[in-house]
Amino acid sequence: MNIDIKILNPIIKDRLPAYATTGSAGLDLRAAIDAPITLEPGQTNLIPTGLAIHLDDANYAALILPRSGLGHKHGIVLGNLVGLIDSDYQGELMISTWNRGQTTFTIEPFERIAQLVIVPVVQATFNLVDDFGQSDRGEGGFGSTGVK
Ligand SMILES: O=c1ccn([C@H]2C[C@H](O)[C@@H](COP(=O)(O)OP(=O)(O)OP(=O)(O)O)O2)c(=O)[nH]1
Ligand SMILES: [Mg+2]
Repeated sequence: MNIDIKILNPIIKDRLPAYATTGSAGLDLRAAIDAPITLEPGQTNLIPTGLAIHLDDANYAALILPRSGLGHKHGIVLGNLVGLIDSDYQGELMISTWNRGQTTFTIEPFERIAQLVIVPVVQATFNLVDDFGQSDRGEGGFGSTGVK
């Protein structure tokens, strides 16, 4: 899939998102900042990527996800847990960076702080009914099938 991308901040022009390996699902997103940003424990900061994409097809979306190394080792995850990029969004890709850990973390300029995954989307319509056809599960949920 070929996606239109715009460079909004020239400092990022030589570091466009790229797949780290041939099998990667995520494109690493870098912090388009010109000085380090310190995140105290519990603090959230909206970090710009300097980039905009236009998916331009309602059958696709992009998800911003944490990087496992940063999230697991340093507690650096996303303030919105997952970022959803609509196919008609043309603004800057922003990363809500949350230090959920116990120690101060410094984001360096151009650091890869999150990853972007392009996913297929189904836009649903609704068929209003009074009753559903019976299913195996019915209304059971939230542990109804047990743990063992
Ligand atoms: O981590 C994120 C999440 C969202 N967005 C952008 C792209 C997305 O298409 C737009 C709106 O996001 P969302 O629909 O999740 O936010 P909202 O709070 O519902 O805002 P809106 O009323 O603009 O839809 O913001 C980002 O840049 N980064
Ligand atoms: Mg929305």
